[in-house]
Amino acid sequence: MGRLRSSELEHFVHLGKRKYRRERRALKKLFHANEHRVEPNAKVTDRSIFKYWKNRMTLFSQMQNKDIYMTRELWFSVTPESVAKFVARFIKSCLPEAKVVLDVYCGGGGNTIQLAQYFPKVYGVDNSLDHLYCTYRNAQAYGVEDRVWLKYGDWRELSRKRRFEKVAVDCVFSSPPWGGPEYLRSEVYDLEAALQPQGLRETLAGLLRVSENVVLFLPRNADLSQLSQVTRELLGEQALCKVLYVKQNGYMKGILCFWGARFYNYTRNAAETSNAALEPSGTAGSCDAVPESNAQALDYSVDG
Ligand SMILES: C[S@@+](CC[C@H](N)C(=O)[O-])C[C@H]1O[C@@H](n2cnc3c(N)ncnc32)[C@H](O)[C@@H]1O
Repeated sequence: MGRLRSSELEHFVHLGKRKYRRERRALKKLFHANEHRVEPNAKVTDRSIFKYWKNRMTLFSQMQNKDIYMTRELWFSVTPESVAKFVARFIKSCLPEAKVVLDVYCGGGGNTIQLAQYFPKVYGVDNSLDHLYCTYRNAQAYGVEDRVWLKYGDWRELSRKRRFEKVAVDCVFSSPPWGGPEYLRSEVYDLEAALQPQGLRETLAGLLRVSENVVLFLPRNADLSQLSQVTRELLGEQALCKVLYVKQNGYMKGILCFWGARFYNYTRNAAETSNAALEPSGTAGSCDAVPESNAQALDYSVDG
């Protein structure tokens, strides 16, 4: 049980306003009932999430020591901590002076929390109040809640209304819904037809309006030719997209796609040096460049 304090409500951008009365009431209820708290040692009864629950420590390493909050959907969709840490550190290596990062579709805060370890201000956006609440609670577990600002709403609407375009965002990260565990059913993942809630072109165009530095976390079987084509269409014939294949314990978790000159100009040595400087027990692993037209692919392993 716990009350939503006004200092906490402040971190839910605009929810203090009159027009969000209903949402504020719902949020207060979630805090009061301590909703969605995971009992780490109580075995889950829902068989469909058992495989994710078994690996719960890879999602949030604080699962045993601190209160972590999850919805059923989040068990399938939270970015594993080592991958989230890797991407946050990679962005930090390439954009060391960045101050403000936006996490579109922030879910349960897997990425938001790791970004907040390296950047002073991280905005998270999600259209699920329950997920925003989980992000905030999980950020508290990691002691970074003061750096996290959460905006409730449908990203398509916020993007159409150009809500974040006046904020000086240095980098946008986004892990959009892949459409459930079925994403691996087809050999090649169609980034226009399957990506939710918008296809790649619309997603990328919207994110590029907020910042020239964009990072997308996409399925490992994503169609690279679509990435190449959309990159050219939106940024010109010579534009590049850097793609990192990210493995965790030998298992390919997905691809990280980067747009922005600072990301292309990254060199392995520079990143490893700055990563090492950031945190000695590194997650960075082997890296082999396989340049392709408009999509430069690199292979990365993360431990954990
Ligand atoms: C793959 S999860 C993100 C996981 C997150 N990176 C993490 O590590 O916890 C995708 C999220 O997108 C949110 N979402 C789906 N459609 C949305 C929309 N139209 N606008 C905003 N958020 C949306 C879902 O509620 C879900 O939390």
